[in-house]
Amino acid sequence: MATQDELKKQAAAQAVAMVQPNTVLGVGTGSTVAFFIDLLGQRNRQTPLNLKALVTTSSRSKQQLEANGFTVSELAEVAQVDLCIDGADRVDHQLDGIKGGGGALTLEKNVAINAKHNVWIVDQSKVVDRLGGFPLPVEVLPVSCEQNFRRFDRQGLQPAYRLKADGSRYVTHYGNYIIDLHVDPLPIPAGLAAMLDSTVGVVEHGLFLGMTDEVLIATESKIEHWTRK
Ligand SMILES: O=C[C@H](O)[C@H](O)[C@H](O)COP(=O)(O)O
Repeated sequence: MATQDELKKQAAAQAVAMVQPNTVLGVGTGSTVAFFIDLLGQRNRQTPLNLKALVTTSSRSKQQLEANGFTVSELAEVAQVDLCIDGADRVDHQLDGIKGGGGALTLEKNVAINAKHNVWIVDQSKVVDRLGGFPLPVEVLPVSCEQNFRRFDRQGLQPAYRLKADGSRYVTHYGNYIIDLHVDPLPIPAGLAAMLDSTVGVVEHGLFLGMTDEVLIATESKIEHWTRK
């Protein structure tokens, strides 16, 4: 039986084959994407990819891309991203998902929204019938975090601050906190997303609805290839 890491690597390898020369590539964050970056580096060393530009969604991915010999641009420096490859924490059959387990949701959503084509790479454990089974991350400004925490609590969304190993609050790339909502399954994701989108002090949340075009799912027997209808 393949391990979860072997499945992640298989999905990543398939995505590497989708990268075309002379394009702008977006690269996400996470353990699945980490396999993608190393495999992309290998391919580039064998036959240079000649990418027009490459942008990414976290300092972790940036470091790994640079260690693989790539030059990383800022999103602001590119007009549009042709293809963005990212992981996901959960994905349902409508190709909606939860992201941000690694805390990179805000930049991930920014890159995804500016990409012509978004592809998620996941192993089979991420697929769900109803979105849930994973805490939903909400990035909040420190100035309004307590009020929002209490509001989420009143709404029954079971909030918890994301903490670091030392017990202090996790701080995002942008200096904000993450409140993880532990409600499962999520009550009407579109309604929840609309509520979060209109909440003052919420910077971004991990509900990615209608944003990805394809999902490559590594299962024991094959790579399933789901596309948005
Ligand atoms: O913030 C992190 C990202 O949304 C990741 O793409 C997501 O958490 C999946 O990560 P992994 O591939 O490690 O499961």
